[in-house]
Formats: sequence, structure tokens, C-alpha cells
Amino acid sequence: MSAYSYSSREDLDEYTVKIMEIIETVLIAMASSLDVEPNSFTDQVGKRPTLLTRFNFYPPCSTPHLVLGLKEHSDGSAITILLLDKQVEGLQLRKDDQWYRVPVPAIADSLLLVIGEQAEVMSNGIFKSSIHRAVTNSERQRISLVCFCCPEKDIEIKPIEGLIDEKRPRLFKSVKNYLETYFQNYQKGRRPVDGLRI
Ligand SMILES: O=C(O)CCC(=O)C(=O)O
Ligand SMILES: [Fe+2]
Repeated sequence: MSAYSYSSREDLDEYTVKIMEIIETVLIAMASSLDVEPNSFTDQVGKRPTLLTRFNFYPPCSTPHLVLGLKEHSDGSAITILLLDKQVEGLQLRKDDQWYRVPVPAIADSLLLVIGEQAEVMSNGIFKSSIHRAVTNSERQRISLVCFCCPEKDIEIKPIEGLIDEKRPRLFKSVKNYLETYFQNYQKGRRPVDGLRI
């Protein structure tokens, strides 16, 4: 076995509580980096966001050149926190039509923060949701633990007022319950965030 020994519901519960604290800190830091009210992102995420949490398990694959572990996508969350496998690489990020490998973390148990599509909308396109995929390999299984922070579904997600001006006009329409259409779009290889562009 390569990665984790989460043995109980309590461990996962404790982990996700800490992840939520980290996410809140990050959202406040994102606001201050853009010179807007500290609660600009947290207000849109709401007091009771959903932290969708999933273990991804990628078994060894005899034809890794033909089979992806997870196809190209960006996350429908506001923010995603990934705990990568400690030994086996597999995540790749796309930039300008080129794929870049994400190495096994140099520091054990470090977390990878991924901007999701809803933070792209809130930041009026300043923070870009990252396009990524997971590849397979023929030798070793791989596990990742992913937490998607998803805003309360009844809150309207929209570009923060202070990030709209003549130089940077509003780029996105408002949306509620983002995840409702996320997976339908995903199956068709589309990103809901692109459908929200004005
Ligand atoms: O397994 C990974 O490294 C990536 C997982 C991922 O992108 C996802 O679950 O959305
Ligand atoms: Fe992802």
C-alpha cells in the first residue's frame, strides 16, 4: 500500500475540520491580495459550505498511454485542497496547451491548493481555475485525497464588486447551485464557467 492509513470516520472528520480552517484563511488572504474586503470570498462561500471529500484510487494500468485516470477538467469548487500520493506521481497541469507533471510532494503531507471555477467567477477572472488531469502508470497504484469546498447552493456567486471597473468589466453572469450542472457539463467536456461568460 502506498499512501494513507485513514482508519476511521473520526480521522477524516478531524482532517476536514482543519481543511475548512485552512480554506477560510486562504479565502481571506485571496481577498487581501486583491485589495478587497477580507470577507469578499467567504461571504459568497457562506457559513455552511459543503466540503465534498473523495479518495481517488488509480490502480496500475497495463495501457497507460491509452487510459487516463481522470480526464482533463477544472474543479467546480471555489477552492480544492489535494493531498497527493507520497510516492507515486500522476497529476498534470495544463498551461498554454502544454501538460506539466506535478512531482510527488517534496515535503511529506504538504497540501496542494487548486483554484476552482467558482473562485474564478468571484475574482472576475483574476484567479484562473486550473485545468488538470490524472494519468495512470503500469507499475504502481496511486491514491489522492481531494476536498472540494463548494459554496452554499442558495448563495449567488458573482464577480466581487470591487474587482469590476472600466478597465476590467464584469466577465461573468451570476449563478446559484453551480454543481447542479457541473457534472452534465463534465460528461460533455464543457466547463460551466465558460457558459457564464458575458
Ligand atoms: O488525483 C489527483 O491527483 C487529481 C484529482 C482531481 O483532480 C480531482 O479529483 O478533481
Ligand atoms: Fe480536479
